[in-house]
Amino acid sequence: MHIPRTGEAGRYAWIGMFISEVLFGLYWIITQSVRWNVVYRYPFKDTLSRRYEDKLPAIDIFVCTADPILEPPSMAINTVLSVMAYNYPPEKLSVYLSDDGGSELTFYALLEASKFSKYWIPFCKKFAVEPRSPEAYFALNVDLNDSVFAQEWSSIKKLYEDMKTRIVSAVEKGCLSNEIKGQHKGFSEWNSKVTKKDHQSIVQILIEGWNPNAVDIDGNPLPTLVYLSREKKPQYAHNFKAGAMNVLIRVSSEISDAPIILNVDCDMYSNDPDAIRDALCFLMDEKKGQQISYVQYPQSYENITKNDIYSNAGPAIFKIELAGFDGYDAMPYIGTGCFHRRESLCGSKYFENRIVEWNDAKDKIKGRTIDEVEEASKLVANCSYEKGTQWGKEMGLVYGCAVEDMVTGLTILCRGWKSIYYHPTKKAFRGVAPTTLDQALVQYKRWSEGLFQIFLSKYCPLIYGHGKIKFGAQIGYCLYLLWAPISLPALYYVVIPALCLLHSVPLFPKVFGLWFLPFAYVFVAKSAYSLIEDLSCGNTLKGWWNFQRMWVIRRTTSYFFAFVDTVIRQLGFSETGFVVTSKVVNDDVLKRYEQEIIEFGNSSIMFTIISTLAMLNLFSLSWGIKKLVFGTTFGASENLIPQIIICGLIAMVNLPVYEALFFRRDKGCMPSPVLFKSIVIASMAFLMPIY
Ligand SMILES: O=c1ccn([C@@H]2O[C@H](COP(=O)(O)OP(=O)(O)O[C@H]3O[C@H](CO)[C@@H](O)[C@H](O)[C@H]3O)[C@@H](O)[C@H]2O)c(=O)[nH]1
Ligand SMILES: [Mn+2]
Repeated sequence: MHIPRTGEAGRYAWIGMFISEVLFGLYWIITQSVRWNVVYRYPFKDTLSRRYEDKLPAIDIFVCTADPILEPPSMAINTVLSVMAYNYPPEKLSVYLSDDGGSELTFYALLEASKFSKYWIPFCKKFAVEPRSPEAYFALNVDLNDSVFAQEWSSIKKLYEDMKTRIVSAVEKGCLSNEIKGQHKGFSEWNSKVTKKDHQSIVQILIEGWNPNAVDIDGNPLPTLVYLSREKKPQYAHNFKAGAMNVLIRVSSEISDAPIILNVDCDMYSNDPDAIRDALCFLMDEKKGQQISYVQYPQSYENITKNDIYSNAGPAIFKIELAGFDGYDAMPYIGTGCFHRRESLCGSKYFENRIVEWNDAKDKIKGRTIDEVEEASKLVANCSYEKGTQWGKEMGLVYGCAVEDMVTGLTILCRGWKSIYYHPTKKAFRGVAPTTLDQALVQYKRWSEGLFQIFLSKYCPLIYGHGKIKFGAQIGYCLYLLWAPISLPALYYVVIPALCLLHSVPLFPKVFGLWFLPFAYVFVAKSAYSLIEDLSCGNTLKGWWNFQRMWVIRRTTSYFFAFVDTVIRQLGFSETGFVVTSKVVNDDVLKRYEQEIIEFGNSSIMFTIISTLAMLNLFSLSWGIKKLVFGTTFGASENLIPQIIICGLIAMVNLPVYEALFFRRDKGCMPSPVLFKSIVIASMAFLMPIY
């Protein structure tokens, strides 16, 4: 009713606001779908042991790593050691480390870990040590009153620290001494021609769990341990993590071929030694287990600060939204901490009255020498193996998308399987969250880009999932798949009200009028709801406030760039990439992270956008207040008040940005070129005409 007529200032700005409001409204409906039927589960491990202790299935555990610099081998082996030490019959466990970095340093670290595991596993089991990542465990304060324990503790700690020193110094040097290379035949694979992007398949079985001689210091069997680096050739696309996982599936089927697969990222150590048993409670349930394809645990991070400055933890996502997917039997696969049924991961459809066989791991190995097994494994790890097969399409993880996990989970569900989300109070896995703003934004860009790509592809849940998964789940998926496009109304809301304020063009009804009520109601109710939800999920008030900031920043940078890049890719101009998130930081940066000071520090274009938007809103706010205070008649500027409030809120949320621009002098502050650019661009707003 109030849209300015043709020719009047602000007509198009007003129409744009209206469209943004409608889009936000529709998106809000989507957010409700995953709050409709939230489900929490509770397994009974004792029943599992009572019924199945001697029939427990074999488990293959896949750990992925991609780069010895961004993902230090010392971290990867901590994950490996933690999963080797599960409270589970070791002869039924096989651990595979996939190294997409093709690095002898990683191989060396794993070799060291294989030796250390002979001490570590018995120590963990004897004293029920937790967590079972040595690094995490030795960082704890433990009670050393018991002298037997204290003695073992300090000798193991020394073993661990010596090993770590050897690995870290090898990585620092970047190469290995001849003495080290003499320790294992496997090193001969790394000749001068091997590079990260071009090398043959490397498969080395470091512990043959089926060999009676493979025992720990107490004489108990050890889990099988395999190093794998699939073949890389420049002319073959390697499909990032999805490619690595598919090779892992095939190689493991040559060796242990366990019916259940656990997949973790190299930074996600196991924090609960009973997690396998919990997951099996769901998969082996007599009534409902048959149809369950995978059991997904939440992602938790160990390096989250109190108020979670970059909002990495996402308490509402993990506590509520994903549990809402479980309510539709359609929990997405989120890449790590997930127990899969090999059968469903490999592409088979669910049908009723299937006969589930938990085949025995050792059958496969019988009668073959270790060399034969390694050679057979190398063949299935070659680039050319997948040519003309269904791998990456109907079989294994789906290719061509940076969020291979989401799209793969969806295809599994659409083949008739169900999935489970299990969110225990004791965290089952703990990983590393990005510690700089740049890293955090790059990660969200990869995610939102991949997710939007799914929406535009043939896998769009609204079409592909039709009749195969529940309607609520179809809608629920869109909550994430539409991250990228929802950036547009958000960007609009951050820019246009400020611009119009500068030019005294009102966009909202008068504050004291009736029409203002719905706006005020939505704003207050929405904020209060999200605050209460966040607090009830364990976030702090400041953590929620930080989330509001990240909400604005993500949408105006990561999601927006993801949107632009996806459109460009759809037009065929570029290809999917996967930027690995760094898991290392220098001490200076780490210190600021721990003090919850936002890390800028470089001149990335994302930072220019963040600062420009912050400046623009600051300009508009000051101008608006001036007009309100010194304006001739109060009535004329009264209808600008809502815009002043919006600019005020955006400015408040951006306080740390102003601080980084004007006051900070540390290395993480906003570089002066960014300050300069943002002031210039924001000033141009004064000159922009409003239509
Ligand atoms: O070419 C590659 C690239 C990555 N990875 C591995 O993939 C994992 C995830 O990579 P990371 O850089 O840590 O990305 P995140 O954003 O932290 O990962 C989340 O998002 C990804 C999808 O974007 C999922 O695959 C992950 O499981 C999920 O934890 C790591 O173990 C990497 O080693 C590979 O094995 N090969
Ligand atoms: Mn990660």
